[in-house]
Amino acid sequence: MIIDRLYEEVMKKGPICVGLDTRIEYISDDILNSEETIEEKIFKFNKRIIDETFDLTACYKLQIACYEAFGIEGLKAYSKTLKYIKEKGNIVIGDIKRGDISSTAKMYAKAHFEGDFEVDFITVNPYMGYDAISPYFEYLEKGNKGLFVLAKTSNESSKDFQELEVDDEPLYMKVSKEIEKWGEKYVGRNGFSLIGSVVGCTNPKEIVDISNTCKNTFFLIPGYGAQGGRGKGLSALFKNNMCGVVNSSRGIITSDNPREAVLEMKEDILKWLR
Ligand SMILES: O=c1ccn([C@@H]2O[C@H](COP(=O)(O)O)[C@@H](O)[C@H]2O)c(=O)[nH]1
Repeated sequence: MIIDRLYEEVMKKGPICVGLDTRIEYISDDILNSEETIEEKIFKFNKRIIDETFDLTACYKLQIACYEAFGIEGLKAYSKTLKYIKEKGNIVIGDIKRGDISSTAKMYAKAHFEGDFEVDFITVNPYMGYDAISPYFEYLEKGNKGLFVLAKTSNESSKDFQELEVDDEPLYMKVSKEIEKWGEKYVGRNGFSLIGSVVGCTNPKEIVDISNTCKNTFFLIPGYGAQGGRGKGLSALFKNNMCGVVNSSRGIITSDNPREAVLEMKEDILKWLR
């Protein structure tokens, strides 16, 4: 199952996900001032980062908004980058955060689990409930696709709704338990399900609470670096099992030396576990 591959990549290389949230202002002058198309410029920027980091990272995550912002050319660069990551043998997450009625969800599933934008995992938003998430499940049956469902996000305002008490527990815990239940059918050989959850690195206490309750859930953990999350906050989570992968986008791709930035991030996370 793809979740086993992801877990095994984490065990082998460390729990690092490089976020390719490419923006025009990050692209160096030598690429930017060339005669090439925007598609080529974005792709070249991404390729440089992938070439420098593919042996150190468990997976890549592409934030689709960064590519949609460039229109058709941006989406071509998105597609080309996905293919290149696959050629290098790495796992890729499409951070698309979709959530809509079932007939539309079926189309989102087709768009991102097949064809030009095919990825290994996508992120989805559970706000519309079970029938907005279940259309993705047919793609999980073969074991080679997975979902990360938003549970407790990294942003400051995540408390506005996600921390509301519902039936004597915070909403994020209720949602996390549902995610665990949805995933029961899809647990792989390492004990983790193809349906994981997104919990921000900026919520170190909450992520431990969720993980203590949801033993089969694997976590996508954004919020490291630019948003203030650090390795120390993850020590309690990772001390028993490497049950997640930590994303940093700006912290790595805006660095003069992305490879060094990945190595520093890995050291900052792993040093608390020794
Ligand atoms: O709770 C969430 C869910 C998703 N994200 C996404 O992760 C990256 C973070 O980028 P940084 O530059 O490392 O801050 C970005 O794509 C977000 O859309 C998140 O930050 N928090």
